[in-house]
Amino acid sequence: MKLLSNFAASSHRPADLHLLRDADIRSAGALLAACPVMLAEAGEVVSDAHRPRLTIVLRGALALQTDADEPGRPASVRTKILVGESVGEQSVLDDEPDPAILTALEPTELLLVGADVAWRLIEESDGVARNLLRLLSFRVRAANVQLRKRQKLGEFYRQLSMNDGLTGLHNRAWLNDMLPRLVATAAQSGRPLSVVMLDIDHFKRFNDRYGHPQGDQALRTAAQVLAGALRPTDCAVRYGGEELMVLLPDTCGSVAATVAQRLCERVRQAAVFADDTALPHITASFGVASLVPGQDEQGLVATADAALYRAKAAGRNRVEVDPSAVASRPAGAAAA
Ligand SMILES: Nc1nc2c(ncn2[C@@H]2O[C@H](COP(=O)(O)OP(=O)(O)OP(=O)(O)O)[C@@H](O)[C@H]2O)c(=O)[nH]1
Repeated sequence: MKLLSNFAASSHRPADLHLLRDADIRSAGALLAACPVMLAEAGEVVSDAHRPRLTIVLRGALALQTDADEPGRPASVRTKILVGESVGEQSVLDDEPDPAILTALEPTELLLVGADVAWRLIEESDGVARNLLRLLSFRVRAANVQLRKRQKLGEFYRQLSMNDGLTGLHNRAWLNDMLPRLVATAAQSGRPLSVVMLDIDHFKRFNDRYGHPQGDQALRTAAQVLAGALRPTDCAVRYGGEELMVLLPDTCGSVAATVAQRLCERVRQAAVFADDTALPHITASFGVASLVPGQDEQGLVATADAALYRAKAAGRNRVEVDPSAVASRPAGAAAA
């Protein structure tokens, strides 16, 4: 930056500065008289990373980049500090250098006000103190709005990352997070927990015969059957590929087996449409397991998977129930 003059010798007037609006211009102007007026070239970084100070734009414009901005965001789309506006108030108030990066967007004249002069302005002028409070309150509000937007966006992306794009069911990442918690809750409370694994039968053949997009549609249909047939507390998950899973908290094995039978029936009856053309019905094989004492989530899933494998081996389009599920009974029911 190049020194042009001090404020008193420049052509700029104290009344042009937003910070001095409705303040006692004469005494404030006198305090600013010796402050330097600098010229920054377009693209020049003008922030001072070592000392707190106020930077006031007298001509031109600055781009402000805070540590909350995404790195690499072009200067042209950052917050602009325009003629009469100031930046660095907070750094003066908390006596910390401003981490924000200020870049001149064009040849820009700046008034630099050191922290000592800025404090004298605040102490000697109610108007300056009031303007400063208004400005900070506005910035806090703007920062809160920004924060809320980011929280919403974060929640949106979190949801997105937990759902399968094809079927809309929960995905494996969600399962990896949720299942250990369900297992821990069931183990602690002594309440039952059952899972049903299902796999579409001869799905490779279906894909080969009718095409992959039609296969996708068959998968969506199976997912819709699950989503439409469960209680709000049950959850359907796309476990991977053409394998789906249903989590049934608070559900004993015999009830889970009934649910699986119902789902098997509904998948068999569901009409698969692709581009308004009816495709052949699909079937699926089901494996049911219930949590047994001392078992972890991997053990539970492996047991359901083994039952599913047996359903495939026994001819598909059927439900196999693991003995753990047969033994599992509603909470509170007496053991035989
Ligand atoms: N269209 C479609 N196909 C998928 C998707 N994910 C997995 N598949 C297909 O599912 C098929 C699974 O084939 P296999 O594991 O041999 O099983 P299968 O043909 O269903 O035979 P069984 O399970 O023994 O009845 C493969 O051809 C995969 O490409 C998907 O998202 N969309």
